[in-house]
Amino acid sequence: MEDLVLRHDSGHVARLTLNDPTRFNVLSLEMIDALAEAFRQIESDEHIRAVILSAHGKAFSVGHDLRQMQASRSDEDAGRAAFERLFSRCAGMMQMIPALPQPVIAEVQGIATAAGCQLVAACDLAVAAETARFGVNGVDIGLFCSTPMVALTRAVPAKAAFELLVTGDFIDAERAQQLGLISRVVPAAGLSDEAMRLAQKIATKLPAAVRMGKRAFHDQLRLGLSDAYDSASGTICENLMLPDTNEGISAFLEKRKPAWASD
Ligand SMILES: C/C=C/C(=O)SCCNC(=O)CCNC(=O)[C@H](O)C(C)(C)COP(=O)(O)OP(=O)(O)OC[C@H]1O[C@@H](n2cnc3c(N)ncnc32)[C@H](O)[C@@H]1OP(=O)(O)O
Repeated sequence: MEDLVLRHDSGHVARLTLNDPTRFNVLSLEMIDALAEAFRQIESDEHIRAVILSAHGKAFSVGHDLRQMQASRSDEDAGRAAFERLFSRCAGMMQMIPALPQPVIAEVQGIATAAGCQLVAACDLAVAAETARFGVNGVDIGLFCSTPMVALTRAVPAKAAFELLVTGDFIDAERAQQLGLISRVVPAAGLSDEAMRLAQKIATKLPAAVRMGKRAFHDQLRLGLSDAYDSASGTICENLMLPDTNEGISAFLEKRKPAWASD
């Protein structure tokens, strides 16, 4: 059987690709575990400075595998245990994304719905083809998508999130960008290049500053205003003490390009 998640490194950028195109990249338990394993390997890979999460085929992902879920239901007790395992493993995998030291860019070429949309929302950045579509349409089959809701409400305004959740309507890439679910929209033919350009740009920045910055970004989102400033102040002091940041500031003042010692 082919790997469900492919990894291809290009310089300091790791591209992960969901590779179950004939099943529209369903987030089956196996796909969730394969993604979690890929994230675990990247987490400890000091060489990697940015990650692209892309997908093969027509859909980015159509969410959890309804066939697998339906099969689990057949035994009521075992079914509930299987659902608990699925959602617990999925929540763990989704939370690995903000916890990764490297920024993760979703590259969305087609439909991203339900848990597939959750995956996009959980990424730090997202680039989409003009033809991509986004939705959380579980409600159409009687399933309010409460777990996708968690990432969605952290990515888009509450009323927009609730409308998607409660209507099951799909939105196009332009609307998804207006809402902040994705950060860039490009013609389909240029999608991979655009995601790579963005990843490579991030990879040229001081890696320690990006790692610290990503951690600080997510930490402060969980805090009240005063605690957020305390947390951010701690990070910026730590950042300023880095020798490479000293070099960055000196290089600016001396009108030259910085030469990072850690490069
Ligand atoms: C908390 C819960 C979270 C969740 O993630 S639960 C899962 C929620 N997901 C959904 O409800 C999405 C269901 N799928 C759809 O609504 C539609 O599909 C799409 C709008 C995504 C695409 O529509 P179209 O382009 O017309 O394709 P098509 O003919 O409906 O589907 C193609 C094949 O893909 C299978 N499929 C689609 N989604 C799923 C899924 N989530 N789990 C398992 N199979 C799925 C279909 O059955 C079919 O298969 P075949 O070609 O054999 O007839």
